[in-house]
Amino acid sequence: NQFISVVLVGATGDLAKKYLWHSMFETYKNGIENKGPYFLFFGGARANKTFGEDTLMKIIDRSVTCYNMQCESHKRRFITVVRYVQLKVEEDYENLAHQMALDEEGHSPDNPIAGRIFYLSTPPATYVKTAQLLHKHCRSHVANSWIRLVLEKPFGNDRKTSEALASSLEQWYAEEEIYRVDHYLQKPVVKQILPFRIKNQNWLEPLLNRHHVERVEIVSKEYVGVKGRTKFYNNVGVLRDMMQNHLTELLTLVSMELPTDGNVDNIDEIKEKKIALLEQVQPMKVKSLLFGQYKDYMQEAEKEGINKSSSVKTPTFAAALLHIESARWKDVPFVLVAGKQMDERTTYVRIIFKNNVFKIPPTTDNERIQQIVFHINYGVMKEPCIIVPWSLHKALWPKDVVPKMWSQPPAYGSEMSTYQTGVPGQTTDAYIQVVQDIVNGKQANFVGTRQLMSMWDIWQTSLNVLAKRPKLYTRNNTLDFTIINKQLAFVESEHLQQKYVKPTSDKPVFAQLPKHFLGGNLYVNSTGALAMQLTSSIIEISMKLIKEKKPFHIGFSGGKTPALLFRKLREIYPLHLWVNTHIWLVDERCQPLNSHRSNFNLLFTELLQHINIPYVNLHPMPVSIAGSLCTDKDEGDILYERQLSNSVINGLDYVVLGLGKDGHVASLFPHDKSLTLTTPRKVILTNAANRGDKRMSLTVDFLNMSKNIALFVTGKEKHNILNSISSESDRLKYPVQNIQPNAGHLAWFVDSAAWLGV
Ligand SMILES: O=C1O[C@H](COP(=O)(O)O)[C@@H](O)[C@H](O)[C@H]1O
Repeated sequence: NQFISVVLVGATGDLAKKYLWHSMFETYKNGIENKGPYFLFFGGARANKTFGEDTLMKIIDRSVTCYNMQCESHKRRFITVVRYVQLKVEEDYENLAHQMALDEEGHSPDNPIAGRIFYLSTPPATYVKTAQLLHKHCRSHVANSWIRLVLEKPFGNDRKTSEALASSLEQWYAEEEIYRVDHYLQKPVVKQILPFRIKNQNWLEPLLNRHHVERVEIVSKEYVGVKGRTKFYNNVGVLRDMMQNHLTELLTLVSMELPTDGNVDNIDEIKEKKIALLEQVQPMKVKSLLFGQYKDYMQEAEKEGINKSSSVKTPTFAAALLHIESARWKDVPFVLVAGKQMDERTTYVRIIFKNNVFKIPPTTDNERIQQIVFHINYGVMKEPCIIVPWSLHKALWPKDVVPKMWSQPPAYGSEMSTYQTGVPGQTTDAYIQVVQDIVNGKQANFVGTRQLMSMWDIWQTSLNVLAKRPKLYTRNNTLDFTIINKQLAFVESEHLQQKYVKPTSDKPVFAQLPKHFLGGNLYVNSTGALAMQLTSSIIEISMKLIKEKKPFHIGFSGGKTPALLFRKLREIYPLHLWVNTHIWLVDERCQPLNSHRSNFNLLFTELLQHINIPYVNLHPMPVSIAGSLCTDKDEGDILYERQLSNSVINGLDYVVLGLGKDGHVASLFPHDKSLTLTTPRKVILTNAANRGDKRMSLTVDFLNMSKNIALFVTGKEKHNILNSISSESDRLKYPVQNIQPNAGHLAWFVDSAAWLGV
């Protein structure tokens, strides 16, 4: 039955509000539920007792959220073990010591205090003084009780100040008493990197080296900016905020040597091996770094009282290329990326293997990327997980990781069915884990002094050498970069045309694709993976509707592109869905339906004849009536319009469109009068310019009523038109630019050949 006192200095600050009180409560609750350890909490801040106490109680009330009665009752008890203490001058620390002794005695007379935790969540400039006063007055006099001094980063601003802070602390605290927090080390997937490597070492260790690894990507992109925190951020920038600590830790975990006995609890050896690895990382070269600043940063900083001259060079994005000078890793690029206000939120470590890594017998799918991904946060996966392609090797999961199957669109370049994935059992958030590890004395999950110094050694030279203004960026304008001669360079681009420079050597391009294109989401992938992605998207929407007992109405356009999609659909679309699916045509050639030029014919050959769909669910366009093809007197367009009006009141649920090389969409051609219709129509007859044939087509107005529109664009020959429509706006010249759903979703599915033009 251990009994512990926690002093939280900075108890009313941001971190305390956001994470610490909630984590303290969870730790307290754990203690109650497991019959120990028990806690007393002393929340310290500069305000006087009356004001401070009131503020603290309000903060705790807001930070600790409960969803059941039992938790509410724990919360009421928790408040009784929290005291507010003013901590402003030395005398306050003497009072604190006195109060702690009294309370500890009163709370647990038969059970002396096991230890005291001093958690500093204050501006780093106050660390030395606070640590000194806590040492001087607040160490417990109970025999064998311990002290843990907890610090939040930044631990200094560079090697020198960090060393100075460490030497000050050393005067009063032993190394094993200091807990420097890096909350990334407590993230569920991060905690499993070493256990995973150990568990799979027989097959994995022989692959983790320069002969087999093409590159390692360590990426943390955040959607948020730093508004409200620019004062802090302006001093640190992205290098100190993310790279020197979190991302360097991740690099260490994937590349260090394993403990010789394969024991993940062999803390001392792990510490030494981490330091040994860090000492082999080459100091950062300025030319191996790229910086960006999001466009509104300076304005935000100015509003928060920072003058322009000091914010002009603060990087909010950086990409860094690191090398490890060891026999194992020599010349393998480790690419680290971190940024604020990016196009998505995601954190991962991705080890990409060279083409020489195969399962035996080798896979026949040459598009498959051989990789291992430690997916840490958010992004393309719904949960943090470890990803290993089946084609690489069978993965063994450490004891706290469970295998999981996913039904979701492809991720990291492949369909989910090609991967094995393992999800960590730990679901507690990082800060709860931080507090629990402090309580349990798991110091290995914190940053030791020697390790810290080696981390500064890597970044030191690059910290203050921002000669140029960082490249300005917005969420939508990408920061693609490439490696040239062991250096990083932005791939400069104004338009799509220049966006992807084909690498001159075989060096990889690290492209951060834009997420949006012409008002819709953008997905770029290899043709096969893209068709799969589109199929998954169709299945998802149809399942949703069918679960709600509604029919699913989908429209397909013609041309050759959809054939691939039809094949995927017939292979993958679950049988039961077809019964409730209605298939419409977006456009049709005025040809007999059995002509090889008929869109319906292609649909029939590639899809309909292979599936079990009721005849009444098929809606070909009436282009051939009693042998005549789209004559005015046939009124086929009016007939189809009537059919649509009877069945599809608020627009189609899903429409798959193609893009013509001239910018046409459906059978709406450049400068066609149908683009400027004044009367509302759903279906019209058009002329295919320069082709001399007549068509029937849904109108822009009706297409835009659809709830989901996918533009499926494949092939190198579509590259130029993608360029043109992204750089010039002319709705008559480029009919596709009229496709902007009124209230639905638009998505562009573009294959790499069309996107890159190669
Ligand atoms: O330490 C920091 O990390 C967060 C990102 O952490 P995450 O757990 O949300 O990935 C970052 O926003 C912050 O600027 C930095 O100081």
